[in-house]
Amino acid sequence: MTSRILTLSCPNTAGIVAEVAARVADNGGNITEAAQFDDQFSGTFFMRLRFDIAEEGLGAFTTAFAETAGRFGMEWRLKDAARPTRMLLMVSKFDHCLGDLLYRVKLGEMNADVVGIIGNHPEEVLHTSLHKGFDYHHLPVTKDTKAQQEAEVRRIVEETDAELVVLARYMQVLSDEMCQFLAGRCINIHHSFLPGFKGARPYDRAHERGVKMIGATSHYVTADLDEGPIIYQDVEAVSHADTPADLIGKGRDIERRVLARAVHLHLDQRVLVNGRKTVVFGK
Ligand SMILES: Nc1nc2c(c(=O)[nH]1)N[C@@H](CN(C=O)c1ccc(C(=O)N[C@@H](CCC(=O)O)C(=O)O)cc1)CN2
Repeated sequence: MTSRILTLSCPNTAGIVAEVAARVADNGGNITEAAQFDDQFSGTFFMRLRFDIAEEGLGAFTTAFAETAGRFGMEWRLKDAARPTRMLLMVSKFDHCLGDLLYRVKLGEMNADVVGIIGNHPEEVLHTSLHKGFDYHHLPVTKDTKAQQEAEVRRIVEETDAELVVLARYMQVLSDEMCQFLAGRCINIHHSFLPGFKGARPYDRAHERGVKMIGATSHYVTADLDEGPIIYQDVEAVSHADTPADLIGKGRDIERRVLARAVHLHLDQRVLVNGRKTVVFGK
């Protein structure tokens, strides 16, 4: 037996769930988890299905399902639940999120293989040693060298066949072309509770504003800075006595857990993009 995760979206209409379930049952499959959402505003239907099926039934299922998908105008994806996703990590100077993700991968918490790490600073700036053993690509960048640097990033993504790129506090704005190339497979951690405090230095501005809660936001990266579809957010209470340094310290914990949760949801095929938003079939 093998376990597969099917995700799909299509214009909403009657009978979708019944047809999808029938294709699984027709080919000896057993549904182990199912969730769906009908977006009344966009008229789009979203579904995530996990099912077990015999290897020998998979081909017939895929052929039959392709016909069903065509009739409903579906966008769909079928992923082997056991196959690790090829993940490339990017970092600048602050490595708390990088270290946290690498630790979770080493613990087997993340169904991912790290195929490389790209940093725009030398690896010596990193505090963690968890990156040892992985290919670290030091790709410095300035406003004048961004095109060449991004061409190198793209080469590494293609050479490593990376399926997911994680900006683990990578503090450079990606070009429109790079965002297009990585559309739907690049996740960022922003160190504020978006849409508040977009851009750089959010903690200083939060301190200046006197907020009582700070947060972090993980989202898919788009050309519009900090505007990508949000995957996961979290917050924590702060006080008048917290200095900007205190906020940065408390923020590190929130950033770590928010990025890890967002990456975990993506790796488990639980996040579907719905225009400028997401549908998250959480567990
Ligand atoms: N196209 C996008 N690129 C990136 C995004 C994004 O949403 N879309 N998120 C950022 C991360 N980030 C906030 O979360 C962020 C990073 C960097 C900057 C910024 O202004 N950087 C300056 C350079 C700063 C430096 O050299 O230290 C710049 O690039 O000119 C703002 C927000 C990752 N990329």
